[in-house]
Amino acid sequence: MKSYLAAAIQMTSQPDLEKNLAAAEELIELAVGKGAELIGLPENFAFMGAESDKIAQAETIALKADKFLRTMAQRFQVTILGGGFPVPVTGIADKAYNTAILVDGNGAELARYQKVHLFDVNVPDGNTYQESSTVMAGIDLPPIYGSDSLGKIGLSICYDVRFPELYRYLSQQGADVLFVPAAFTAFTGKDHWKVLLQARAIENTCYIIAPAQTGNNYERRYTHGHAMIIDPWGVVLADAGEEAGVAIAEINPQRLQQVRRQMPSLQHRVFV
Ligand SMILES: O=C(O)CNC(=O)[C@H](CS)NC(=O)CCC(=O)C(=O)O
Repeated sequence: MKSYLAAAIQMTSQPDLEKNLAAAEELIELAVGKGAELIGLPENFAFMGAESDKIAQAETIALKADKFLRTMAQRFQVTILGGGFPVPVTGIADKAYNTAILVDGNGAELARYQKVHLFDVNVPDGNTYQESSTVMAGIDLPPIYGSDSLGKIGLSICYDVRFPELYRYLSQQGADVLFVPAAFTAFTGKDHWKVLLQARAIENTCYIIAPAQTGNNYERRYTHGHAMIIDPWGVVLADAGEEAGVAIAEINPQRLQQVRRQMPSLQHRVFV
């Protein structure tokens, strides 16, 4: 593993696939221009809209998002995480997996994860989320991809961040970098987003790369923003604020080893 720059992209995706992919392309180009070699796109990067619209277009979104990620990774010779897009479930007409894929500079898929924890929550601001109405929950633990140059990369999506056991599993498998692509609600995000991400970084002594949705995506859906990169000590290295853009920071294996020497908590685990 070498030192390199990673980017967490922040977008305001809308119910418009082509527009979102064009916006994502611009931001990937921006991140590449700044030297990023590992780039994450947020949950719902390709489409963010009403559940019924999403499921109606799922087949097209799945095909185009997949092709887009491979094309971008190849064109810019970088590794890209597509942080979550619907992939229809074979044989079940109205359900899709909320899927994240990691692709390399050859356009090859390195890892795939289907979101396990679904956001079925009545948020106290009056919005009701019932992700399970259109999404089939994944049943497998997330994958870790071991890259010689970029380190061991673990995947997760959004609401997963509230379930520390998933990240404990990833760190036990040797993960160095944890992806948490998200579309956190503005209401929960203001109090929970940064705290949860820092906790996952600190307790697992891993880097966190957290791409995000921000602003008014559609109708009354507002997302929190603050795409960020956090180091294994819990320090926020970069924060994209509330506008579309990128958070860029160095992923440094020396720093990782230093923190793991200074705080060897992973070696002191008793229960899990
Ligand atoms: O908002 C939308 O329209 C789209 N959102 C999403 O696709 C997903 C599933 S509904 N959002 C989350 O998981 C938010 C989690 C969260 O915000 C928390 O854990 O507090």
